[in-house]
Amino acid sequence: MEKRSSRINDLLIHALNNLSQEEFKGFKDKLSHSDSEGKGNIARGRLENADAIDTKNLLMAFYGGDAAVDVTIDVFNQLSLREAAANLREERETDYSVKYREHIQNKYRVIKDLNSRLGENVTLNSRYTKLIIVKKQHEEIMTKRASSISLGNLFKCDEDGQTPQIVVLLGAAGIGKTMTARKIMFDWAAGELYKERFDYAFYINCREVNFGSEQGRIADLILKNCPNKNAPVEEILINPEKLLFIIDGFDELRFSLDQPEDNLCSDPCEKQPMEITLSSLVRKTVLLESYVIITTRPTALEKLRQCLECTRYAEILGFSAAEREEYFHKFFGNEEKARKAFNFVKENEMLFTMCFVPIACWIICTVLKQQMEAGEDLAQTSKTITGVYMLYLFSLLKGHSSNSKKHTAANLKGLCSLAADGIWRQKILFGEEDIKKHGLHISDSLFLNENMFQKDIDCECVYSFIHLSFQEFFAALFYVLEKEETTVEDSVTAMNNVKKLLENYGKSRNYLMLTVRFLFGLLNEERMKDMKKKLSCKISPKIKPDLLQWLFLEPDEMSSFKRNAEMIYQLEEFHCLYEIQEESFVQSALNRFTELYLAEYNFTKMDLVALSFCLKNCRKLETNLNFHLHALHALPLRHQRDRDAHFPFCLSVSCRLSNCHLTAVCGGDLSSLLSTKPTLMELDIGENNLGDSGVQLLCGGLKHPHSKLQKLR
Ligand SMILES: Nc1ncnc2c1ncn2[C@@H]1O[C@H](COP(=O)(O)OP(=O)(O)OP(=O)(O)O)[C@@H](O)[C@H]1O
Repeated sequence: MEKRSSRINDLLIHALNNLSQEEFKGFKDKLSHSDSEGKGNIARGRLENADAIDTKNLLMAFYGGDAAVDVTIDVFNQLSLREAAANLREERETDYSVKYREHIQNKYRVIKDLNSRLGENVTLNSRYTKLIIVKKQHEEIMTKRASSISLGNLFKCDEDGQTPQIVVLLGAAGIGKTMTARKIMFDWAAGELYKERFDYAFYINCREVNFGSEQGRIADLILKNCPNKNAPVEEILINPEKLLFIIDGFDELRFSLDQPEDNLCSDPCEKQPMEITLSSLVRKTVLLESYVIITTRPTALEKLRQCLECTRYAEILGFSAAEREEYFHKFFGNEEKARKAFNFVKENEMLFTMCFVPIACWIICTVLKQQMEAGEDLAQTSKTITGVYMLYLFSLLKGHSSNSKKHTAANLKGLCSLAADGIWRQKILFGEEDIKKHGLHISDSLFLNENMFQKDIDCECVYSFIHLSFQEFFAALFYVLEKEETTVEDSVTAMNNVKKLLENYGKSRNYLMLTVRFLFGLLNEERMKDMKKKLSCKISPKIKPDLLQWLFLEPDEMSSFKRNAEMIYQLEEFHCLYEIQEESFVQSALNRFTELYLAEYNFTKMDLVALSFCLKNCRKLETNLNFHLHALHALPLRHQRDRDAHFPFCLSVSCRLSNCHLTAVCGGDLSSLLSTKPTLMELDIGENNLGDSGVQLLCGGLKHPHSKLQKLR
């Protein structure tokens, strides 16, 4: 504040000193007569002998900071001192951007840990860890091998000199899209990112848009970011090419941006239904020269692509191994504890892999920290994402042991029914009414965050799950928890049917993805036992046949998605099967596969782990001739860990590994593959750089008595 008031002092002095003697005299005279702010005027006698400094002091004392500048501009205009008025306005405007930056820095400086209590905050920079982000060309989003890109280069022009105006930032659930959006806001405000490029950056949260007023202007979206409603919006809008809008969580939007062309608006100050306002911004009928970043989960990408033109896509892939370690150090803030936790996780391949997703990393660190504090053994681990969420659930509930198991179970059921109700209706924010309807008490719901929203002039208190993925977890739990005769959820029967849930997932493949994945995970025998033992909640496996039946539906029967989308879908199915970790179930589900086409695609490590697990259980593939895997193209086969994950694919008779970046060290792996996979008849390793030593190693395998290879290319 002090900084600001001293800045205003300087501005006024500068403006008054620039007047000629005559002009200054006229200014004081006019000032003593004008009633600019409806506050009356400064007494003539006080102004008569005042010099520039005295006059400035009188202005500041009488009108106060910002208003003093307004009055001065007004008086300049009345005296036709247009240049002086324009200069002062311009200087003040620059000043506003300074004020705005300060405000944004304060707003984004701290983050709340998902389970933090009141006042427990960490600073963004002390926790933020670099994420791997890769650039993708518009037409080949899923197919081309991508190169990494920094946040600073998101708008850098491409090889043919084109600068993208819209950048879509894709990423799976919990991979760090919101965190990245906040980091961009903070770094921009701190002058460390896009300093010359953007004068203003605005953050638009789709979750809040869903909840907010139904009608609004672009100007309102801007004002929502500003410290108060007096922001000079018109001036801000003068240079649209200097504006950046970050639209966070497109996948959460309840409406479509695919509005008819004719309905779109061109005036940022025109009030329209929110879907029109946002569509107009994204489709560039308004503020044509402005820049936009849109974050979304990949599941909503098709929907987004339908309404975007000429855009750059970048995907957040999570933490590299080194960054995972860095995260642990940042999280624990204690060298020894961080090292202990990290070493433990590194020993467990699955946990370590899972930590590439920041939210999983956060959950694992949180659970380990609690275990360490309680002096417990760190051996309690899990290798599926559902398992990790359950660990977190248990660890949070353990801290609340004062509540009886019965109370906890009842609370959990309420939470699950609230979550499912929300998922069903694509609702993320809940009012107190909703909470009560599901038999919950706000005071003892550990998994809900309280959000304050300004709705018109009233403040409204609403609740959301600590992260969307937790809502998805609890929604899945809703479908598998054994129900008693008279529980609250019986009143919300419309959503009770798991077949309907799966049917809807088939249709949209969108917002239900993680819920369905958790559904499979919860049906794992171990998980069911844990739920019973730790929370006295019984999970019923009776929906298993429904899940199996659903898996047998071909994607084509469900909707007409393009090839890439089909593959994502199939991959998703493998993730579901990985979660359940039950061999007999997985084998029955995969019985239908005799051939698998996995086009060039950037698989994540988790994709590979899931694929590998499923292919091991794919009986028919082993005896059939048609398995060609084109997918390894995109995989860097550089680390032992990666190679272990890849080679179980080669169960089939024919395996194609051409152009897979295989190097000399891979020769050894290929050799052991040949000696351990007697089914392998054909191997294509063309367009790789195995070198002499790699080929020598390979020859060792070819000579092995178990090798039945007949064709090598
Ligand atoms: N770069 C990062 N550094 C440190 N922690 C991170 C980072 N990114 C994400 N996290 C952690 O992971 C959590 C989830 O991240 P975030 O909310 O950004 O995910 P998201 O991609 O927006 O997920 P969703 O699609 O489900 O909304 C954060 O609350 C934070 O704890």
